[in-house]
Amino acid sequence: MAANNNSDPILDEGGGGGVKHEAAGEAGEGKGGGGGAAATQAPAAMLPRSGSRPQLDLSGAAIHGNLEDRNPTILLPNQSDDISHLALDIGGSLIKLVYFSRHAEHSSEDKRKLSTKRRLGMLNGGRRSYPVLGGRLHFVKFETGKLNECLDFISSKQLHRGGVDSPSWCSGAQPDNIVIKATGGGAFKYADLFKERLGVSLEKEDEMDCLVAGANFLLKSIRHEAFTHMDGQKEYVQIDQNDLFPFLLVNVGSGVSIIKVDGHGKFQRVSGTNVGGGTYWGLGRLMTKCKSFDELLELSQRGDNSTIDMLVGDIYGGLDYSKIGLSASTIASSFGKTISDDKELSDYRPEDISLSLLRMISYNIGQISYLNALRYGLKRIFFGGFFIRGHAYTMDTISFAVNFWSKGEAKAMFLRHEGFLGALGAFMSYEKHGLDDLRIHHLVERFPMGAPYVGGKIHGPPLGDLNEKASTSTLDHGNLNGFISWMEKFVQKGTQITAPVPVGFPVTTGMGGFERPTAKGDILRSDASAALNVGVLHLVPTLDVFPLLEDPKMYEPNTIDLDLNEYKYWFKILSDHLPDLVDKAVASEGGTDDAKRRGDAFAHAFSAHLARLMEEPAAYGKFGLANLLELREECLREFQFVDAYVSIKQRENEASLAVLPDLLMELDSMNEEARLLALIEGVLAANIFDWGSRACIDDFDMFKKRMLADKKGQPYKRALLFVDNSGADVVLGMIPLARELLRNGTEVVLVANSLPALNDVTANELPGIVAEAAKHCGILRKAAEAGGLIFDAMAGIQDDLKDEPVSVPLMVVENGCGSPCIDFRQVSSELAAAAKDADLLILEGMGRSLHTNLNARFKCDTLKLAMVKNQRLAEKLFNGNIYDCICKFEPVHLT
Ligand SMILES: Nc1ncnc2c1ncn2[C@@H]1O[C@H](COP(=O)(O)OP(=O)(O)OP(=O)(O)O)[C@@H](O)[C@H]1O
Ligand SMILES: CC(C)(CO)[C@@H](O)C(=O)NCCC(=O)O
Ligand SMILES: [Mn+2]
Repeated sequence: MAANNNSDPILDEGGGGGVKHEAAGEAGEGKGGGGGAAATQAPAAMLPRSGSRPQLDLSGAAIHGNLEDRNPTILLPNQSDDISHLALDIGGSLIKLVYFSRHAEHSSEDKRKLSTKRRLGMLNGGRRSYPVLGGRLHFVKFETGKLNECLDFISSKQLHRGGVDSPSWCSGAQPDNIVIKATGGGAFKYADLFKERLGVSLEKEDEMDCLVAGANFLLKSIRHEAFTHMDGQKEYVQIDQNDLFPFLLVNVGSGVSIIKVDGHGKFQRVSGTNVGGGTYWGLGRLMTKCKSFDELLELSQRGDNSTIDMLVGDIYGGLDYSKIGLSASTIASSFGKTISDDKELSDYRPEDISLSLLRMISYNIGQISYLNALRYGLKRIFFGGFFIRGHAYTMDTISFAVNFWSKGEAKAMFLRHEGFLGALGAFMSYEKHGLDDLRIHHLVERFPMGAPYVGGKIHGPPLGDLNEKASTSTLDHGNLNGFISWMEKFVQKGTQITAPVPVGFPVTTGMGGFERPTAKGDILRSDASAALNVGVLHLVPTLDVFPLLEDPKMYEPNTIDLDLNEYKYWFKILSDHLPDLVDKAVASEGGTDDAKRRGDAFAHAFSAHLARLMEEPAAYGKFGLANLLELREECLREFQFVDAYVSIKQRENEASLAVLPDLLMELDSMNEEARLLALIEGVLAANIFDWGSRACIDDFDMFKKRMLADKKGQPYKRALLFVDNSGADVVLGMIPLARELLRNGTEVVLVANSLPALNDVTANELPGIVAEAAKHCGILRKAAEAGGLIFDAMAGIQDDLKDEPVSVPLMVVENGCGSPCIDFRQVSSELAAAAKDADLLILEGMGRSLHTNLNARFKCDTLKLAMVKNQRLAEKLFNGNIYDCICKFEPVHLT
């Protein structure tokens, strides 16, 4: 097939049609007929990641009316209406707000879905109930001193009434009856003000209860929440749920609370200290005239504390006091030097003052924490509270203190959602939504640029939440103006975000000594970009762990760890490809001015993400290539690009469908063995043996043996085929392979993306393509009818055949992803249900079988098919070459 310049260089599979299928390319130039259904299919509606579908309480759900109706009503008797959407932690310094947003209904349960679900036993008997509502959790903070900004924010988004987009069930609530959970001292102090300004009552939750509940939730449910920070190195720690308790929780807010946690709801506040974040910020402000906390922190990065602190060396004439283990550079007395001089405050550099203060307080907190850990024999200390502020030097200092005093016995750990423990805990105290029931696989964290930034500053009126707008499929012009002005702001912010940021790697000088941080720049990451550390948590109760994973605990989707070199490589590829992607995206939306502006904003946003990750690869938790590629897709969606490849996909489908009949005829003229080889080669989109390219993994013979054994009466019962690209890939590769399996009596489930990603075919598009293909093939037609994929064609079929499938079914299910890769820890419940009876998996394409899952092991026979379209990967994984192929068959029972 002619090389396809529309394909993506990252997972470039668009170019492959296979030598055998060369005609596809030619057909594409001229004919293009016959692809009707697929070609005219409307672009998939903005179908948010499966999880973003309306997340309702489905317990007791029942179809009301005729199942075969176009959109039968589904009754949800247990859907509760009084879902609260907001919880607050009003502290001495900052107000933390956690709020929940739901989505309007986008995807109706169409016939295909209903019939698939029925077939998979998901409607009758297999009924699932999701105690948790799906949606998104957002994290925002404000300065307590600017409470009005917080009230304005809540009011502008109508968060106290369930959000601006809330359906009628919410707006009907009488303001007088609205109750919001709140914790922290401000829940008491400002209760009247909330009543006055918003008409809501604050329901007070105990602060310590909330801190503990929040910490436990994060440690249980967020994959990369906790990390250590030593000598400038951040390392995520995977906490074993069975080995979490007891631990010490140290919340460094204005003041410091120290809590021994023994279990869920089991804890004791064992100590505290009044020397905390408020002390640093308060004293610092008085002494340096700084206008903001960040400014003060920034100053410290350029400070030299030896001008202020009295060091051991100052006392011992430059010598170490080695007998008791103190080096000359150890601080003997914080601020001790300022006593002997007759200097004024103004004679000291604000930078030095800030650093001395920061070290004094961080060491002190580290030391008191260690002493409490020692007192109760605890090995792990988690530090939270906004004093930490993700600041490398602060964390290093605390870690150093804990390590130093405990002689390496105890470990300081930090939490990504450091400041939101209390607010999260308050949110969880709402009884109805049962956040407790969420499992790690129900949560997907996203890092949208449009997330309300974490920070006290609101510039101008609060920005509408882009994410919520992005989920409306049609552009509403009322929203558009707001959207564009938001983008203008973004472009400005984006520039700040990409500005150089210091990475202060402190150098230790032996015992207890810390040299001053070697700041490489002088700007602390702005609050807006720091927001990128904490994404928006998507609650997706419909996600499941793929039941056929051999060992979900040990499963790691990414094949290669992204070290800094890998990052550099991928960043270059992604950046180089960006202009082309933007062109496609803009074209996909008609090339309008609006689309161009959004295209620019997308490019800016994605570049900012890349820059951020380049500078701190661990910024978003442990990030693999799969995450990086998904981030790009999410970023496109955030800027309302529903499907950048839509027309390219349609063109390629048409062209491929036009040559399908010839291909099927040719295949049918072959004997079984030859046909199987041709089919696999077709999928691999290259002739493994004639093309000069090797098969670096070639288990074809083993697969053939198993497949031909089918004839002896042991066909696979159900095969799940994970499809990849539109066009030749699916039409001339996977569909013919599916047909062969169907012919052997194997049920086939085509598993496709829930949301568009590159030129991947989606579960929405696939039935149209299959219907079109079925026009030329009886096997496909009968199977598609049996699988409920074709309805119209049924008209011509005799009534008595209607309920009695003459073929095993061909079905389509969505995988729950909107990425070129797949993480089997989080798939759609539909796919999980389909997997129950499957005994063969076929993973196709680089994204799903190479970049991810190459080493994944499953409980049933698995065939992984991919052509390696990346020289570097080929070398790294197989010592091979670009265009090598893998045909990796992993039977569960080796014969
Ligand atoms: N933008 C900011 N403005 C003010 N303080 C900040 C900011 N960012 C970080 N801080 C630090 O975080 C501290 C507040 O942390 P946090 O929000 O966890 O505590 P709090 O809940 O306000 O206080 P407490 O729990 O003692 O009532 C401040 O004292 C300051 O040291
Ligand atoms: C008073 C609280 C609990 C308010 O969050 C906090 O600021 C704190 O723990 N302060 C330290 C008080 C003490 O010395 O124990
Ligand atoms: Mn607090």
